[in-house]
Amino acid sequence: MTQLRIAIQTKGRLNEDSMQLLAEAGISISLGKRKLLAAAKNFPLEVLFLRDDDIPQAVADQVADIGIVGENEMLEKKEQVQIIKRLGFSKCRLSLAIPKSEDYPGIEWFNGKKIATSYPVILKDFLDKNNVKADIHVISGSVEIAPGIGLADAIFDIVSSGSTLVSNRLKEVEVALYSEAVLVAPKELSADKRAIMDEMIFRMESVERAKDKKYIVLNAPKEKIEEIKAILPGMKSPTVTTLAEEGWVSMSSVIAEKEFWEIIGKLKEAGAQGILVMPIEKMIF
Ligand SMILES: Nc1ncnc2c1ncn2[C@@H]1O[C@H](COP(=O)(O)OP(=O)(O)OP(=O)(O)O)[C@@H](O)[C@H]1O
Ligand SMILES: O=P(O)(O)OC[C@H]1O[C@H](OP(=O)(O)OP(=O)(O)O)[C@H](O)[C@@H]1O
Ligand SMILES: [Mg+2]
Repeated sequence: MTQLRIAIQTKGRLNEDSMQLLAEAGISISLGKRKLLAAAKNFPLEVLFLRDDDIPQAVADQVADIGIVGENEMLEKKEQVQIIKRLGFSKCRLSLAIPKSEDYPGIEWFNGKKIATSYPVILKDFLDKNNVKADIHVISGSVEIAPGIGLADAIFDIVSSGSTLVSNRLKEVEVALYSEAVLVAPKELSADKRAIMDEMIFRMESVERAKDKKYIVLNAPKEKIEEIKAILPGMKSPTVTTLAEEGWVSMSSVIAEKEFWEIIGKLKEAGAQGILVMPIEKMIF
């Protein structure tokens, strides 16, 4: 039987969220110690654990069929892979930063400067686009200390909260890229493997859709049905059932988390009582 092989980061920032995504899709993987390849028990999927830097090439070379990787790493490697789905975690940006004490007139500041980075390809594209000629110095880690030890004038690296920059007395002056974890696949994937991937994505999206939604149940006087219906947007229209108590109904619907407090206020005003709000695990249309 056909199996789909997905490449996931062995350890690091992407690993936990990637594994959680599979778990939420009901795919359980038995993890042996130092196992580099693990099969799912209840889904035609194999997980290949790799360093994030190696994932774009593994997918392009069909060592893995699909992969989960930071968009920044995907763009840096310039491999023949495409984004199938943006995953919404490991959000960060790739930015240029300079010593805090420097005045910054604009991007021309970087002309003739030495910039330390682990992302030379993305940096070169960005500098070319902005007509800046600088010296790119590639280092594989601890990029932020480069200016402090006299290795470079500036850096180009991942920024999230900005605290690493602050503790190295640097300031962010240009953002070249906003990145997040992405699901990647080669341009061509066989029909049976694509079907497995689509089923996995369908499950992930059912969970994702439910995340910012709540299920709401309430009691209301019969004559208020229309008024309350107008407040509850629902998936299609709210469900209305008759209660044993004469003149009362129970209504249920789905609401967005962000509209929650506003809606609750309006429902109370309209005469709703016994309001229950519950989390939703999955939503399938
Ligand atoms: N501080 C951060 N906040 C959010 N996302 C981040 C942050 N740092 C890195 N990322 C994202 O997570 C990805 C993996 O980061 P991580 O630090 O685990 O990589 P790594 O050290 O290169 O790991 P590996 O050993 O697999 O090569 C990055 O490519 C980036 O997309
Ligand atoms: O803006 P911040 O929230 O400080 O995050 C940015 C830092 O996070 C990453 O490093 P990480 O912490 O993963 O350590 P690493 O150098 O071992 O990858 C990245 O390389 C930056 O140094
Ligand atoms: Mg890496």
